[in-house]
Amino acid sequence: MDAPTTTSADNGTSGDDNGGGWFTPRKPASQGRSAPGEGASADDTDQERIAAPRRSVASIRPVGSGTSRPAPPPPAGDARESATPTGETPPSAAPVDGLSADHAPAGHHPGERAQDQRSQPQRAYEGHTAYESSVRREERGARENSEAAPRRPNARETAHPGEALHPPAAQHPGEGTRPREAPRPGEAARQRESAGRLHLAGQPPETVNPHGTGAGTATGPREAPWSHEAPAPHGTPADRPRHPQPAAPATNASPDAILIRRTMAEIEPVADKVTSYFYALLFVRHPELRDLFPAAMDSQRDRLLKALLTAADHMDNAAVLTDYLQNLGRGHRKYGTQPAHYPAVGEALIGSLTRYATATWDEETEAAWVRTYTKISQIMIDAAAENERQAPAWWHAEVVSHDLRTPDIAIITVRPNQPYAFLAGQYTSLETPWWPRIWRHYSFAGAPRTDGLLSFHVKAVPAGWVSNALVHHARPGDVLRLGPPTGSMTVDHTTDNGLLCLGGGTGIAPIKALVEDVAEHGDRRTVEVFYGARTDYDLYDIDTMLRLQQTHPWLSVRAVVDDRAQFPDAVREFGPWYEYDAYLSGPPGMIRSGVHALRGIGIPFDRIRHDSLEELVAAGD
Ligand SMILES: NC(=O)C1=CN([C@@H]2O[C@H](COP(=O)(O)OP(=O)(O)OC[C@H]3O[C@@H](n4cnc5c(N)ncnc54)[C@H](O)[C@@H]3O)[C@@H](O)[C@H]2O)C=CC1
Repeated sequence: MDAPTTTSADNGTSGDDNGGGWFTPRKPASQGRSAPGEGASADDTDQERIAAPRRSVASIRPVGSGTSRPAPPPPAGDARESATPTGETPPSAAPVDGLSADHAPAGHHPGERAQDQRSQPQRAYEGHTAYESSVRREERGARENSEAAPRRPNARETAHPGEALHPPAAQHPGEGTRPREAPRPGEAARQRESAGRLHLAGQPPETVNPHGTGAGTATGPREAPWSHEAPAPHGTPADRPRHPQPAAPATNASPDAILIRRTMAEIEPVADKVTSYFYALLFVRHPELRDLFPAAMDSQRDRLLKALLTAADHMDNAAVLTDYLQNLGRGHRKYGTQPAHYPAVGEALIGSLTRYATATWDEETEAAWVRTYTKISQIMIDAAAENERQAPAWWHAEVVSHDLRTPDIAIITVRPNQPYAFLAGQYTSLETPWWPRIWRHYSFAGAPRTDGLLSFHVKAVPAGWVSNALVHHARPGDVLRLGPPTGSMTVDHTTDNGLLCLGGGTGIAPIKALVEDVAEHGDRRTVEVFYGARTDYDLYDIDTMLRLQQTHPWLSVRAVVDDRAQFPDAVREFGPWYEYDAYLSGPPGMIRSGVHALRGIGIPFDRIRHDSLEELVAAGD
């Protein structure tokens, strides 16, 4: 099996400009072959277009999956989650304008039933705006994270490699006088141990000022983050907009692209209604498809439509788009998506656009959307069919260890039931037995191992269905499902540039994987890791990182304790970084300010890598 990190540009199956008829993609490359247990050979007759999926995702319940234990209660709390590689969006109500169809099937599992019950009263589909653009959601998440951050006085003021860095100056009023909270159980000892090790490095103290100007290191002009670079849905390292920029039409845009962007501009203010109407249409017309989605829809309800709109918006950027859609097509295999489902989705898409883009909708526009959707679906279908020959749609993975590092962070190690190939720095999606069809992204917290085990760092976030189940409910012996690996934040082994790595919070997981990857390649490249956390307590994996530092002379680890969300600025005090490739992993706000900081010290776009929201969408979640 190949890890789907790189994909050929266009496999020649993107469809022609006339489309293949009304959302009728050409037959998949694998037609005539059947996936194990599926017998799925799509023939796009009308009947088959609306045929129920032959394999229900929900029906896959491995023995010993943990479902025998009571499901964890639905997570309570606010909606403080971010749309990030591991971010979870809390399920909530689903509004629909003029339609009242929810075809949520009866739960197959205790957790699912609980979920249904919870969402039942909300199905009036009224007065709720579920759709938020990724930008808005991200900003909200960052803001709320920042507001909710516990404030504790910093413990140290100096920094060594391997030593926690603290912003020395300009504390918030009253901050320095606030008493430190009592350590949580077991933390005091761990903290003492960590602190002791932190001083072992024995380097002369360096004062780090994350708010400083980075004197001596800043070379390039400071640019506004997310400036006018062409958006890239997937695969390119970048300081790029977090959301497609439909408002910036290229002068050489194709006629279809112009029409599509016009529609996009019109529906943007009513995006929530479009989304609701889209799913209502889909489930009213094709109730059999309801089974492919989570019982509580809002956790994922806008993702499919958003992915389609993202793709449509980038139709003129063939290479990037193809990569994005191929990933999306592969990622959808785990949902049980079949070629025959695509026409139904296309019809719902056009139906909702027709209803809400009334000012710009005409025959010509509709034809442009039909052509575009036909291309989109063909690429996804072909990629899924190709992938079917190489890899399962999902893997079962048994939890073999569950290490609760803090009250809300666990390191979970699983054993997949089949070989699972991936690259260090990639991520996957996980589904727990308690919340069927709700998938969340987690990065692999290590390079591939000879024993095939995979580890993940999971932080239980408020209202996080999957993360709370994994941290507070999962036990050894439970069986999860894994989607395919994805993501392009991998080490470029064609260069011997140093690696500058910023890992914030549980974002340290893929950074650790990158370090192990360099170690295994024996490259002896310089690797400089900045490990950011809001408090000392949150440096839950500092011991591991320091052990790696002791083992590898080319590795330097610095902990940066900063509760004011200015962690990336710490790198300005070091360097120079001209000869480094940069890797960023952590909360979206950190990525954004990290890219800004790195651009400010002269690292070009093409040497800055991080997972992006678009990649997440591309992964099919
Ligand atoms: N578990 C995993 O495998 C992975 C997790 N992630 C993401 O990493 C994040 C980890 O969350 P937490 O551990 O709660 O991190 P956190 O919110 O505690 O922040 C970690 C560090 O980032 C800094 N930071 C936070 N927001 C910032 C901003 N707007 N600007 C500058 N610096 C900022 C903080 O000061 C802190 O130093 C989540 O968003 C998760 O989705 C990313 C990749 C992999």
